[in-house]
Amino acid sequence: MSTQAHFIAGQWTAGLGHDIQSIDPAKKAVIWSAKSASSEQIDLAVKSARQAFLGWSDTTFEERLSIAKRYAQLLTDNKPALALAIAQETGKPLWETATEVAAMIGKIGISEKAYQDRTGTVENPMPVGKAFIRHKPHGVVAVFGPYNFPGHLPNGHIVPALLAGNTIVFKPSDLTPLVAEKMVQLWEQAGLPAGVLNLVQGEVETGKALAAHHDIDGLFFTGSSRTGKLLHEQFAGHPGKILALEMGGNNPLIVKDVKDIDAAVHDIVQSAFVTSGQRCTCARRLFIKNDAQGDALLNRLVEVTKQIKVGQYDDDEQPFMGAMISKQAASGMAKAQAELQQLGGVSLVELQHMDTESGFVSPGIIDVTKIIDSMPDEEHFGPLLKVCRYDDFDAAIDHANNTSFGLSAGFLGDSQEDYQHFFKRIRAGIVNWNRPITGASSAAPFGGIGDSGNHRASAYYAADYCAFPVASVELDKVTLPGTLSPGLTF
Ligand SMILES: NC(=O)C1=CN([C@@H]2O[C@H](COP(=O)(O)OP(=O)(O)OC[C@H]3O[C@@H](n4cnc5c(N)ncnc54)[C@H](O)[C@@H]3O)[C@@H](O)[C@H]2O)C=CC1
Ligand SMILES: O=C(O)CCC(=O)N[C@@H](CCC(=O)O)C(=O)O
Repeated sequence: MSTQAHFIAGQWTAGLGHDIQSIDPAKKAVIWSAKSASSEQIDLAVKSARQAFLGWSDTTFEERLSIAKRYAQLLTDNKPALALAIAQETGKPLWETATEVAAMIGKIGISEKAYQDRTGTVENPMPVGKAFIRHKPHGVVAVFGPYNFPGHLPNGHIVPALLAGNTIVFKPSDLTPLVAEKMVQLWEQAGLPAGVLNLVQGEVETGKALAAHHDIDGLFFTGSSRTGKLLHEQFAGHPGKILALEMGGNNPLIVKDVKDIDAAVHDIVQSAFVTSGQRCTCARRLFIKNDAQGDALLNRLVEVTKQIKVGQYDDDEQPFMGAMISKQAASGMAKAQAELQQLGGVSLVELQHMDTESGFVSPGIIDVTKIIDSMPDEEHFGPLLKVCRYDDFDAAIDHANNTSFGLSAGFLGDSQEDYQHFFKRIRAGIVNWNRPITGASSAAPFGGIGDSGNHRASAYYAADYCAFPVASVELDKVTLPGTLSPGLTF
């Protein structure tokens, strides 16, 4: 249990807002409770970040990096405890939360390289003097995190933002305050100066108050398109503030002419059901050719899906899927399935809310071929895969593109020509061939088009939105030019 839930100006402090708590969706137990930050505390957090900014941005990159490296070492030392906290708060199995912590550790080295590569200093000789390209931090930035990767995804904004010299006010998802608290404790132990990273906990109103604060220079957001769009509207008229939006998707996967059906089914399952379907990159719509091979593939997919093990995060024999984030999220998926059935979708494997007081759901597959033109273009953030049978490859690609989102997309098929055609036509920020569409690398840019993002890709390209470029022409003493402009006499 936590009462000192907020970290402001280097001090852990109790909230002055209302009661908030975090519930383990698998064991149905309250694992964290506190009071949210009041608007005065949010203001104090921004002020403390502002006060710390000059000192922090004056440090050298190497000084900032050495703190980040100590943090990476502390993540390594605390890996089992942090992996357990993520599992308790999200329901994700321990095998998966261990990979989340590993991704957090890997982020430091990758962000170091990305900082140098994308925002380092470039020096060019000129006939007189030298030209430089350098980068400066924005100032005070707010970081908003989602619940599905409560460590890795906010970490993916925080690490590059700190390395670039920004100071931060971090507002995690209200569903995962415990993980946020543990992360910030590790930064504190790593020796981050007071005020450089502040933590304010709370629900939507905390987010709204922080986003609306006049003295933030930017906001780095990972979460739903609905919230991202609200933030985008809120930032309208503030061209000077940097807004990076990493949002959801309605991601398509097309299968055509594969020899190894099991391998294709594996990539589909990994794309649709990992993390109980709670990844922004998860496949939501699967297009399968309307032929005998397509029938065989779909039958096998149904068979394998029915055998997917769903279970407790700490089961000795680890499940593939744990609980969803909350019982509300789980019942929301059952409701989404019922709505699709109502529209004419036919369940091939029915998603079940296994215990209505918990977040446990089994994976579902629904045939939406008959309603493909009329079903809503929505991200159903859970393990429900919509299948559409197609006769014509180009028509399948058109359907795949028929979404306002554009995050990830994949093609499973043995023909390189087909893949090249797919690649040319498909509109998404992540396009894979014969690989799952989840599990994107931190060493590549990560972002989407349309309602999936605002062209400020994260991961390797996060360095770009953490600093602004400064172009300089420099000469070490004032010198009269050799050739004067016409009409000037000296
Ligand atoms: N593109 C990407 O990199 C990723 C996107 N996501 C997306 O995130 C979503 C799931 O995460 P959630 O936590 O449900 O997202 P969410 O949008 O509900 O919440 C994200 C953050 O915004 C805050 N927030 C919510 N409403 C707000 C408002 N009106 N004003 C200010 N702040 C507000 C929340 O408290 C939280 O900290 C999915 O849509 C998923 O696709 C998740 C992971 C990666
Ligand atoms: O942000 C990074 O470092 C790389 C992107 C990443 O880790 N993507 C993961 C999780 C994204 C999500 O929450 O849905 C993935 O593609 O599986």
